[in-house]
Amino acid sequence: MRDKIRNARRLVVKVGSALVTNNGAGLDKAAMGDWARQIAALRATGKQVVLVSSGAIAAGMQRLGWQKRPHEMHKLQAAAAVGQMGLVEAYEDAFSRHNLHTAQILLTHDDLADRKRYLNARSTLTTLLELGVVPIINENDTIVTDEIKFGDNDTLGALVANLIEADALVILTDQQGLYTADPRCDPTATLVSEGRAEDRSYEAMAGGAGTGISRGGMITKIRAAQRAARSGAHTCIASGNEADALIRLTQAEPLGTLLYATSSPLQARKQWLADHLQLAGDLILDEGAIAALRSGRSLLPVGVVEVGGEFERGAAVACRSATGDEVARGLINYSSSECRRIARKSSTEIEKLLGYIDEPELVHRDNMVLR
Ligand SMILES: Nc1ncnc2c1ncn2[C@@H]1O[C@H](COP(=O)(O)OP(=O)(O)O)[C@@H](O)[C@H]1O
Ligand SMILES: N[C@@H](CCC(=O)OP(=O)(O)O)C(=O)O
Repeated sequence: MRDKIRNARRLVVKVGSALVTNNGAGLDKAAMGDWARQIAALRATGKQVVLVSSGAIAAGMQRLGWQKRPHEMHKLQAAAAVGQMGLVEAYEDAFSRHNLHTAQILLTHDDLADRKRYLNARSTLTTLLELGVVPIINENDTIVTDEIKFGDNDTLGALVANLIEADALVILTDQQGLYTADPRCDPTATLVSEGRAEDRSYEAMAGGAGTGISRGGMITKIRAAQRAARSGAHTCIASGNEADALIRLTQAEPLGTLLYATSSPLQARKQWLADHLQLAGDLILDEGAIAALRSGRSLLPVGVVEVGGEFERGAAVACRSATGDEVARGLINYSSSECRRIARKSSTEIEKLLGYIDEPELVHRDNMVLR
């Protein structure tokens, strides 16, 4: 089972507030430097890693000399703004020692709920990964309000795993993994080694946050594993204090708790596409394009003869034959007006016609299901 983590090519690593700030005592730069070293080692073996790091509010509180986490939203937001500076500065310094560039990405729930912004966030993140950069993500605490915030970074980590179709989500925390009960309250609790992410019985074992600094606790980690599994990502919950935890996990060592997904990322995605799409438009294809799709290729603009409906980038569209039969459906990379301008044209002309190019395909095969 642990091969699942060894074989993961793209990983999201989440580190929680308690770890990053040494239980609120200020940024633990030694620990941050150690994760950076391990992530650099992973990169050197060809793995792509996105880091989701908490700690802005805790670091800001420390910089401002506050002992207790305030309740007022504006104070929390102010602390996050102060602390995020220190957080990314420390990571930049740590990764630069391994000749790695970092990029700060602050996300809100809105960014991932809106299809267009979701796709844009996805292409930026995958571009950064291809450039060898380590993206460092946190919630945009400074601008979110109560109703729209993720609230804990476990959920954010899972959403990022869904967003970039990661193979694994590694949640580093201050416990060895999931125990049969909160080990702070029940000393007889034992570590769960592995199980199906979808197994609902784990929810009953998990309690709330361990410290005043953290938000989520174990329950948000279990729900994050369920959510990550929906896009086929396996989740590992392990201790960030364990020496070389990241390296050892990717060598298939049975550290912490593995909550594995039961379908592959592509199967999961295609299932979602098949079940959940509300079609926003139609593309009429020529015979050549229909044959290309049926042999498993992406749809290029050259094979589209007509565009029906009004839609935005990221919308779901049906690909049809001239007689109206649905051949496939998928998520489109250009809006309807852009599609009309590039239909029947070669992909090499997209940039000239639109003034920019997002992708050479209209619908990528990974975002398409045949009917
Ligand atoms: N069944 C459980 N197994 C392990 N830890 C649990 C469990 N239930 C609750 N917890 C608590 O969850 C805490 C980890 O979550 P949290 O405090 O939110 O940390 P983080 O900042 O890493 O997200 C642990 O310190 C522990 O007290
Ligand atoms: N975005 C917040 C993190 C929220 C939080 O505490 O999350 P977690 O450590 O996962 O319980 C921050 O940077 O302070």
